[in-house]
Amino acid sequence: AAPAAPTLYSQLGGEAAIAKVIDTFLTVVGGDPRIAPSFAGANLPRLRTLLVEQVCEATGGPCKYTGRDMKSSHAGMGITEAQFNALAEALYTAMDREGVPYALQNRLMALLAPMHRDIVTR
Ligand code: HEM
Repeated sequence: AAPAAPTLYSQLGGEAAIAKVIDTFLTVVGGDPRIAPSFAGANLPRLRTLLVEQVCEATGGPCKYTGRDMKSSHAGMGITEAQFNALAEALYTAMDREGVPYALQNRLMALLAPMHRDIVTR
């Protein structure tokens, strides 16, 4: 049999590398006036943990996401298309800063983009 294809998780460099991307992402979000205000009341340490779990699991890593589903956790926030796009841009910026190759950036984004339908509510 052909050897198993490497997971996106392992190509990204595993959990430590993903955690660095998430830390940088949260820094970029905090500096972006289009989206920073939305996170003013957020529990950032908890959010960090959940984002690392979510990306780790979605990319085929050994983690289990323990947070709420995307629909209930973003309900009532009135998130716009523009805010969603700003957040995606922040993730690209963070991945650039952490040296993630562009092809891998797009593969991760392709996994997260479908969550759009549960997150954008206006
Ligand atoms: C693909 C896009 C997104 C992903 C993958 C994502 C992921 C997550 C995750 C995993 C959580 C934690 C769920 C939980 O509390 O159990 C969360 C919470 C949250 N998200 Fe998102 N999110 C996205 C887009 C956005 C956007 C566009 C905004 C606003 C501009 C936003 C604002 C928030 C806020 C404020 C929380 C709650 C934090 C707290 O209450 O502590 N998210 N998100």
